[in-house]
Amino acid sequence: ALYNNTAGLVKLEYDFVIHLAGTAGNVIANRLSANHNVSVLLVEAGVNDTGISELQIPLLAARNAFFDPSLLWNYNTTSQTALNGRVISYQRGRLLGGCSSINLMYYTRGSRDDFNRFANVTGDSGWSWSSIFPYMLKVENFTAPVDHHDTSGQFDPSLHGDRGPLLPTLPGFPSPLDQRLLATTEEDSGRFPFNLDMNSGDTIGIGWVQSTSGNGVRSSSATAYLHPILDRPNLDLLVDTQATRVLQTGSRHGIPILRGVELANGVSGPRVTVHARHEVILSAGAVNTPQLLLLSGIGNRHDLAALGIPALVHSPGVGQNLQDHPLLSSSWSVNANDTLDAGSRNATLYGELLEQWDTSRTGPLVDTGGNLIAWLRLPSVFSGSEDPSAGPTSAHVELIPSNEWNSFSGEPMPESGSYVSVVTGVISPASRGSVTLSSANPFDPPAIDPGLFTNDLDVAVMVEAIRTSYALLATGPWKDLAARPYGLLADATTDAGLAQYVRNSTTSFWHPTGTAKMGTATDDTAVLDSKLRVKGAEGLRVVDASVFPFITASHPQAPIYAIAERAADLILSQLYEQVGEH
Ligand SMILES: Cc1cc2nc3c(=O)[nH]c(=O)nc-3n(C[C@H](O)[C@H](O)[C@H](O)COP(=O)(O)OP(=O)(O)OC[C@H]3O[C@@H](n4cnc5c(N)ncnc54)[C@H](O)[C@@H]3O)c2cc1C
Repeated sequence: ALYNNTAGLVKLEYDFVIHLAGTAGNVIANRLSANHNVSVLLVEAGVNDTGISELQIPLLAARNAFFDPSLLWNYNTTSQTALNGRVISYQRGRLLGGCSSINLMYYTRGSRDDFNRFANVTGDSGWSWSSIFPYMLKVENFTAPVDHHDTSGQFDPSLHGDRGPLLPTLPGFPSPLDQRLLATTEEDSGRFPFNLDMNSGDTIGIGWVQSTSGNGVRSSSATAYLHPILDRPNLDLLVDTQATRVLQTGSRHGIPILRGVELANGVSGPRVTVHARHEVILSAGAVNTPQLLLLSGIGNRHDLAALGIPALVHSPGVGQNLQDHPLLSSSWSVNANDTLDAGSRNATLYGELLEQWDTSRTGPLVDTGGNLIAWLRLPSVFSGSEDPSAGPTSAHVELIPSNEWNSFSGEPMPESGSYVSVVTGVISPASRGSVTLSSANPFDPPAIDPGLFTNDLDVAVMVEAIRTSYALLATGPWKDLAARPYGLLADATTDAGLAQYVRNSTTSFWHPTGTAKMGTATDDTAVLDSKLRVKGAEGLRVVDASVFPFITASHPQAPIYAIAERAADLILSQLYEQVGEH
């Protein structure tokens, strides 16, 4: 049943209480409630995502990621010293599906080395690439692109699932940049090799983008995992309701049992407590999960004491180890008349594209922008320093070329001209940040410090990524465009100038991870054990982007889906063990 107020809840005890209904939470809710003997309550602070058409149109999402504050947490960072003191927007989805309902839909699993490093640092081979791969298949029903073009040579079908809920696909509308990028892989295969499938475990090279936009429409964890099962009688969903704390419900051998959750509809609304007979599963994402843990008294006891929060579990790693990918979009003015800029400036043309999407789910709006992308290693940057990447199958940088002017740092769109842009991302960052409480009030935003560029190595990598973009645009297949740097990039003509440009214009890729990391029993900085249970407590597990010990060299949603699928198996096998014992 669906409720939008705690007052509507008929019962206050379930087998599992999952907060919250974001990317990972919906996977867990789906897999647990598939057993009709298991009752599940799913709680979400935000609204129902159904009927919001702007969210469903892939290219529109890419352009208007922040179009509606009522669907977002509207967070900002603390002042970022290494970004010359700038405060940057740090958006998170506040609706069913969480960030998977507002993200840009790139679907990249990360590398073999990323997951093997997970296995190494947790001592749990269940996180290795070969162990997690079956879960990657379980997530997917790989879908033909909407234009039904011949996809041979664009991906490796043997690496993809065909029975899962999520609908990844290949680009469904050609871009003039496609042939240029493919020709570059032939002309300079040493620097820009072709990669048939960047989701094979070896990410390096230029290859076709896979995105969660099957049939021309966003496929999110809400559309794929939640809406199809909302009629299950053993699943209740409570929207518009914020979890404010996890509560202690008992103790065993001095270890707190945490099977209560306090909920509220608004700051002054009454607090209602729900109980889980087996477990509470926290899936609030890498910003809100550490906030909730800290509000519940799980964190560094000294910091908690300063805010008057009694410590239940001393866990100094909560909120630490925040890792994110810095993102920068640079544009070049080009001699071309087939870029998307004309469509963006011309309301009539844009209206026609919308109508095409509306009637047939075809046309340029079915893709997220950038049909082929590059994942590259830049080993020269690390001579003499430790390489932060997981290994040779993990990239240092990502390049997303797109056929239009593009900015994520608030620059206004130029009134005329045609442009090509390249988004560059530092994909194996060395910098670390944190999420801490700004107050003990659950309705106050946490203090988010992603620490972007606090390690100078990341600046050097971003500068090298821009040089690589220049090099790409200078290869033979791009020569006729005569690309000229535009805007602030044009003024950055020296090494120092490029470093300043990078610090002045970089923002976040919206990929926070690692703030409640899993690890070994002896690692005091690990908040969770390798089965994702909160160390030092009973009855509480975390399943979302916070659990990553290291950020993957990828966009994070695909790894999160796979991690959540494995977590569901871990939860169920523990449940069956317990039930068997009784
Ligand atoms: C603009 C943007 C673009 C992105 N683009 C991509 C991309 O192209 N590809 C990619 O792979 N990744 C992308 N990402 C990142 C990716 O979407 C996220 O990393 C991922 O979805 C996070 O999943 P999660 O389960 O950890 O958290 P979320 O999906 O954020 O889920 C957390 C849920 O918990 C809810 N919640 C939080 N606190 C509370 C509370 N106290 N009470 C009740 N509910 C609460 C939230 O409202 C949310 O629904 C993007 C993210 C953003 C914001």
